[in-house]
Amino acid sequence: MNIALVAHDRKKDDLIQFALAYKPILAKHQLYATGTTGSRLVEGTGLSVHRFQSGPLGGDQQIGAMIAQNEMDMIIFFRDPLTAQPHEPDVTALIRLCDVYQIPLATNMGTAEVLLKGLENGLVDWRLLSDRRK
Ligand SMILES: O=C(CO)COP(=O)(O)O
Repeated sequence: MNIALVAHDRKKDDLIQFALAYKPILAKHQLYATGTTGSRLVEGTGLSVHRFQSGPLGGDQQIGAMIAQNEMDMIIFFRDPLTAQPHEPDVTALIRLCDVYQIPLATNMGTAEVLLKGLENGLVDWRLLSDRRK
């Protein structure tokens, strides 16, 4: 599965802790991230992560493009609900595309745990059906 991991600045430490805790599951999948999140993940967990542009420079949109091409299977996006983001429209667009294409999306750690446990138990295998993926 292709999984995107994204965190706003004040949530990045949480995402690193989360990724360390779930490293055995995450390591079995292809991981993608926005730029700064990706750098932090690589140095903090040792996971292999494909890095896009930083979020404010278009990284959220690059992940959205993968969703639109049916190439992204899950998004874990630790948003900061208490800080205004200069690229809020991009964040909204990414979340919107998850809803357009029925892509599992977690915007906080509680939901992210449920998603990864579900992933491990085959609950996201429908994504691998041939008409769902290129
Ligand atoms: O802003 C972000 C998502 O909207 C995250 O971008 P960075 O990972 O580059 O900090």
